[in-house]
Amino acid sequence: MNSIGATAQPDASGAPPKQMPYIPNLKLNDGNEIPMIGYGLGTANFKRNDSSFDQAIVDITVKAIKTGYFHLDGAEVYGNEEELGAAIKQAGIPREKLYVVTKLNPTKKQNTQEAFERSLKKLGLDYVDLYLIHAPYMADTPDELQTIWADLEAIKASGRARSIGVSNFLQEHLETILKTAKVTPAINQIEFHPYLQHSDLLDFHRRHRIAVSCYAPLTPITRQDAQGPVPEIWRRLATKYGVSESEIGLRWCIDQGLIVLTTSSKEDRLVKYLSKLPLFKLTPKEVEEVAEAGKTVHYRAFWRDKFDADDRR
Ligand SMILES: NC(=O)C1=CN([C@@H]2O[C@H](COP(=O)(O)OP(=O)(O)OC[C@H]3O[C@@H](n4cnc5c(N)ncnc54)[C@H](OP(=O)(O)O)[C@@H]3O)[C@@H](O)[C@H]2O)C=CC1
Ligand SMILES: O=CCc1c[nH]c2ccccc12
Repeated sequence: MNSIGATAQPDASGAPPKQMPYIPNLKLNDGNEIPMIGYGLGTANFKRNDSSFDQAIVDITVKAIKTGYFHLDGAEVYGNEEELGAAIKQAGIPREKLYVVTKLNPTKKQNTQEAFERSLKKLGLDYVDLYLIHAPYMADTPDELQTIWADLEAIKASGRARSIGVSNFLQEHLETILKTAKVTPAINQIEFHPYLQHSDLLDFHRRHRIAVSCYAPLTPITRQDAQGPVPEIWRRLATKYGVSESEIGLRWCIDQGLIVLTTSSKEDRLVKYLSKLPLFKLTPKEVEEVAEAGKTVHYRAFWRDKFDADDRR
């Protein structure tokens, strides 16, 4: 698979123009590669209790793919796998150039193999690049979580998911599945931004060579109630590098070796991310400055009902 496209649209084969700068893919612990920036279908474009096909989701996703977002982050619970599948077909980029992610629905008990088959069918694909357990809370006991992980291992062994991983796992959940795992998760997809840095969890990931995919990376500027010192630093760095604050926020994840997921309703923003992000890099001192300032505030945007207000894990 090619690295993510940069300052121009990909050519007809889906390959980014060779002379353009790009963000290299990240190599996972199973040898597969993942584009370090992904386009999420879970926030702006998920469907609430509405089963009718939504062409608007297809249209914006086709635009994102044609802009060069080849890493597409979906999930069964977002209710838009059919739209994602239609967008993949319509965009006309060869399947092997894309990196398609979906996740096991955390809100209902179901047979994992059957749920996975349904996802593949809705997506119109014969394999996904990454299949995730959406959240550990779907299991009532450690045994149950280990069983679900074994189901994912069987799916990987069948070749229908090239990589398998988890999402929203804390260290205790990872330790639970690692006790019986034959395959270490390739990725843990977690909320990650300056106001939620998860104390020791990143170290644990490094020790086990589990890559981190960051969702809600722009929280300091997208959430009214996430007040703190970070936007001012992002603004200063944005001026220094001639980019937007959002681009500083995304780069802050990438410059720590982390994959980053974002979305936008604005085509212009999506285009700029791909053209600007490969052109600059934060210094280690700047990464540290944002991290230190971020640690003075604690804010969680998702899955709040699972945590006490001051729980920073
Ligand atoms: N595994 C899980 O449990 C979860 C996974 N995810 C995944 O991660 C993806 C990304 O998460 P998301 O929270 O959307 O990511 P971001 O933190 O990147 O937020 C994206 C939003 O930021 C807005 N934005 C960008 N720049 C600015 C700015 N300067 N000022 C104000 N708003 C701005 C965009 O709005 P605009 O449209 O105006 O550009 C867009 O709606 C999801 O789509 C989903 O796929 C998300 C949550 C949970
Ligand atoms: O994955 C993101 C958070 C989330 C959890 N459940 C739902 C349902 C619909 C959209 C997003 C989410």
